[in-house]
Amino acid sequence: MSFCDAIWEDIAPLRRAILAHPFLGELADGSLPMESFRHYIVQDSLYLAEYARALAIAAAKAPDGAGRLEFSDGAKVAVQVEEALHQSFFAQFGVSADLAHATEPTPACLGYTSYLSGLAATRSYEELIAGILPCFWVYWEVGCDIKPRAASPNPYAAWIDTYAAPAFGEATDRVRALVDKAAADAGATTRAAMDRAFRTATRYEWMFWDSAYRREGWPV
Ligand SMILES: Cc1ncc(CO)c(N)n1
Repeated sequence: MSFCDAIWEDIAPLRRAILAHPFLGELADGSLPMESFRHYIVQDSLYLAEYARALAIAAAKAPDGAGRLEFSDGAKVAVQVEEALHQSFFAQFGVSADLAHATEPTPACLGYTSYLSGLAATRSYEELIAGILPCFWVYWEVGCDIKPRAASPNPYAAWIDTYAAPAFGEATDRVRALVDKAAADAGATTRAAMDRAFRTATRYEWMFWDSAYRREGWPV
């Protein structure tokens, strides 16, 4: 079994918790309150800006051309998606440029992005890309899970289609192959650190949706 297949199996309970989260159930049937989606999408644009930085650092750290190409391309796409969110979803859901600029990251968003920045700053390439992978893989699984049960029409159809798109699945496969290669070349200590980074980032994925569902802000 490949390293990625094994860690994917290990986090099966986390994945089940994600797929069962009411944010995603309501997004699929179209009943998710617009205010919750607005909260999510503004936070996601803040997230993607920071995620792009983590990808760019992964590109800089990559030991081979395949990694440099994949992560620099990923950094570019994350910035493009962030801009597309501004243009399409922000317009559709009535998020003004002023609101987007004035919004601070929530604890869940800042926790996730700071965690990835920390991996990028002080940890190995192997650990960093293991922390980067759930962003791809979890969304691909969510997209594929939701698409067949999504109501039609659905105000969130464009979001669902983005993450159920074959191109997103292909990008996930390529990043997975890079993580498998890094794990195959690494020792047991590094592999254990990769396992932890993958699990931690997946937990933050759950927290990100949960935080939007509860429209969480800072307690003080
Ligand atoms: C929080 C989060 N994780 C993953 C993705 C997928 O790109 C996203 N847009 N946002």
